[in-house]
Parts: sequence; structure tokens; C-alpha cells
Amino acid sequence: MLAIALMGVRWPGFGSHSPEPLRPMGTWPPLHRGAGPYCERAHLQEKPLSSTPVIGPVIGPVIGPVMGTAMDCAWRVRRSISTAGAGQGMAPPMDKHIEPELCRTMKEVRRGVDATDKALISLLATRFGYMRAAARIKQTHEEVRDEDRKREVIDNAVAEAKALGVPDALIAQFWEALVECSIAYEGEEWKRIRA
Ligand SMILES: O=C(O)C(=O)C[C@]1(C(=O)O)C=C[C@@H](O)C=C1
Repeated sequence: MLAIALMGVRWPGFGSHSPEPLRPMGTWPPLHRGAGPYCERAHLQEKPLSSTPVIGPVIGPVIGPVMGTAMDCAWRVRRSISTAGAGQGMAPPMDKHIEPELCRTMKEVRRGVDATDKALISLLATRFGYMRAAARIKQTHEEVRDEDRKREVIDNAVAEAKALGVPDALIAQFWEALVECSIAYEGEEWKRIRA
């Protein structure tokens, strides 16, 4: 048994479901920008406990399958959390979630969607704050709608979507609606401040 342990046999079940091979730090290929702020540093994670060589063969066969699942899940959540918002100053912290490519159940997917939506709302709250600022700064109500700037904002979003590999036609539609909502909000705000 000791000989097997010293040979580095892995703890059965621990991390055995991991869909990606673990690589030593620094050996991962550069991530496509589409990986986004929440996985930018994912490849810097240390190895999970699945690599523990000594105790594995002794008690692993007994508690491995149960603990393995729990540890694997915990590792995937931790891996996501520890990378949330990495390197993106404006990215809000995200609730516990598992990165999309690591999800295996709809429960995990929906938890990720809910966490993402919450972060998006936080960013939208910031954006609408800038609309209130614009409403305060613009001297006339006619200035609220600026078609040139609207075009520029949508073009920026489309360019970013292309860079991230997101369907840019959908993003263009999305931003059209977003800027129109922003104009409506800013217009109401402009009037409210001066009423
Ligand atoms: O840049 C502005 O002037 C804004 O008020 C912001 C904003 C936007 O949503 O980004 C809103 C209204 C304008 O038509 C253009 C852009």
C-alpha cells in the first residue's frame, strides 16, 4: 500500500470529474478575450486536493466517491469565485457560481445566470447613474438625444462583442434598446431635476 502511495496514486473520486486536465501554473495557452473577466485568472489555480498522493489509496475507496463529488464541486465553485472580476476594474463581484464551461447541471447553469444577471444589474445601475449625471449637466432638453454619440456607443459595443466572440448583431439590437431606454430615462430625469 505504501509503495502504491509513494508512487503517487491519486485519491479516487477527488476531482475525477474535472472536464479539463490540470496544468502546472504558467503552461496554459493565453485565453481568448471571450473568456471574459470571470475566468481571466482561472488558469492560475493551484491543483485541487485530487493530487494528494499519500492518504488517497488508504481511505479513498471508502469516502472517495462521496467526498470526491463534494470536493470537485467546491473546487469548481472556488475556481470561479477566486477569478470573479479579475483584472476588470468595473466588474462587480459575483455571487457563488461555476464557470459556464465547467457546469454539468441546469441548477449550476441557473445559479450562474442569476449571479451574472445580478452583476449586470449592478453595472446597469452605474450606467444609469451616468444618465442622471448627463441630465444634470446638459443645459437643454434637446441635448438629451445625441444621435452621433448613440451611433458611437453602439459601434463600440459591437466592436467589443466581436472581440469577445459574442453575436454582434444581437448586441447591436440590445444596445439600440439600452440607449433608447437611457435616453428616455435621461429625458425624464432632466425634467424632474428642473421641475
Ligand atoms: O453621451 C450622452 O450624451 C448620453 O447622454 C449617454 C447616451 C447613452 O446612453 O450612452 C444617452 C443619450 C444620448 O443620445 C447618447 C448617449
